Amino acid sequence: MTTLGTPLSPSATKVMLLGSGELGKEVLIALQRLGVETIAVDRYEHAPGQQVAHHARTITMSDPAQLKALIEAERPHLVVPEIEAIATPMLEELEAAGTVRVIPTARAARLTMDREGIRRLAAETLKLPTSPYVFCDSLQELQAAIDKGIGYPCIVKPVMSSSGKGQSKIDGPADVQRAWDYAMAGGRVSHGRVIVEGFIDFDYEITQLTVRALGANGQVETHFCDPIGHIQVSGDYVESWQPHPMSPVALQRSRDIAKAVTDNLGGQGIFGVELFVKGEQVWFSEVSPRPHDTGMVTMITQWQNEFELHARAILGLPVNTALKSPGASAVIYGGVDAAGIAFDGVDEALRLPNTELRLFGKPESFVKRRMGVALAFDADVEVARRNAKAAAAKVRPRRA
Ligand SMILES: Nc1ncnc2c1ncn2[C@@H]1O[C@H](COP(=O)(O)OP(=O)(O)OP(=O)(O)O)[C@@H](O)[C@H]1O
Ligand SMILES: NCC(=O)N[C@@H]1O[C@H](COP(=O)([O-])[O-])[C@@H](O)[C@H]1O
Ligand SMILES: [Mg+2]
Repeated sequence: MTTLGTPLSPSATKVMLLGSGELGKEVLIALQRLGVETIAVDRYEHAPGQQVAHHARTITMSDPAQLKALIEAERPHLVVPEIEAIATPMLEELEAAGTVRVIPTARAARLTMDREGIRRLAAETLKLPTSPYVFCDSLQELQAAIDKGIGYPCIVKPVMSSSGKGQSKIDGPADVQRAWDYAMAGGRVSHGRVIVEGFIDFDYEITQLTVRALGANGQVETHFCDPIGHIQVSGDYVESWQPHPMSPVALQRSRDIAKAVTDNLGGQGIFGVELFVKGEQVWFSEVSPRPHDTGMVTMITQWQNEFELHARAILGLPVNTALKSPGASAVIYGGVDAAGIAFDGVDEALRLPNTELRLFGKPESFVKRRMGVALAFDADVEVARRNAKAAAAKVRPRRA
């Protein structure tokens, strides 16, 4: 049985988000709607989620001492990682000591914190199909890995990074040094290690949102959302849509892979399983044990969006992953390096049929920082894609 309390009272059910960007902000809103007391943590002040939570805390989440002190001071019932770059071994310690429950589990947070833990689990332990890969600690090792089997083209990524930061494609020997230097500059936490992956020439890629939630009998059940198609530019998502049409075999293989990975990671919550598909072949790429950026489309396509599904699943509540309407999302980048920017054209964007906007409220804009997203629904997913992209293009960020 799940019992929820009253926020800001001794009965409160308290949840702490570690990371409070655009994804955390929506999880916090979903939790608020259930009367949960929320604590939004991030590395900088006025992060999007901090603007909607009961409490805002700013710490270096990769510092184990700061993380421990904060969790012990706040004593949340649940700790919900929202980014990778967290001192996850400390979360494991606190979970083992019974101080806190980590979503989905502290082990899942640690394994997905960098690319090595999750890739070795998927490819070597679970024997799932992935791109060929080698981990390298120097330019020399990178060149040797390419020469000895990975070949060209290939992709280099810092082991700890997300949203494509530090990621680049190598087409031939002339690109190797540049890719190494770019990876060294782009990791989220300074770390001299990269993964080099053979390039998969996929037809399309999807995110298979997978929810582990309690059924009426108290056992964890796995639920799948409709597949989300997306387009990435420089390793960062720019457009997504749902549902993405798939052959029955490719869909079944995708779900089998998603089930295998999420069963192993365990716990309760939503996972974004990233897959590459060519014909009926499916490769596992990576998994977020939390809502996924491409899944922002579910804010317009599902009865319960991915953030509500996460909130419900972690609280032990039932979920419904049904589609409400096909739809699409398109990213709005900052376009300028400036603080406190203004957005022109919001009215023009919202005049396009069946559109909505989310402006995240990030205090500072960078040229390639995601500042908002346009959403559109339509019975025809291609129409929704056109309208979402058109709406995103109408929003013009500028220096205020
Ligand atoms: N081995 C590969 N072959 C072909 N394309 C790839 C490969 N690895 C990555 N990509 C492309 O780059 C994108 C980003 O890669 P990946 O998901 O590993 O990066 P990320 O930084 O973790 O991104 P995010 O945090 O947004 O999920 C993929 O969605 C895919 O489009
Ligand atoms: N692909 C992972 C992802 O999309 N994560 C989302 O981006 C935020 C960081 O944004 P920032 O870099 O602009 O601060 C994170 O807090 C999370 O919401
Ligand atoms: Mg990814």
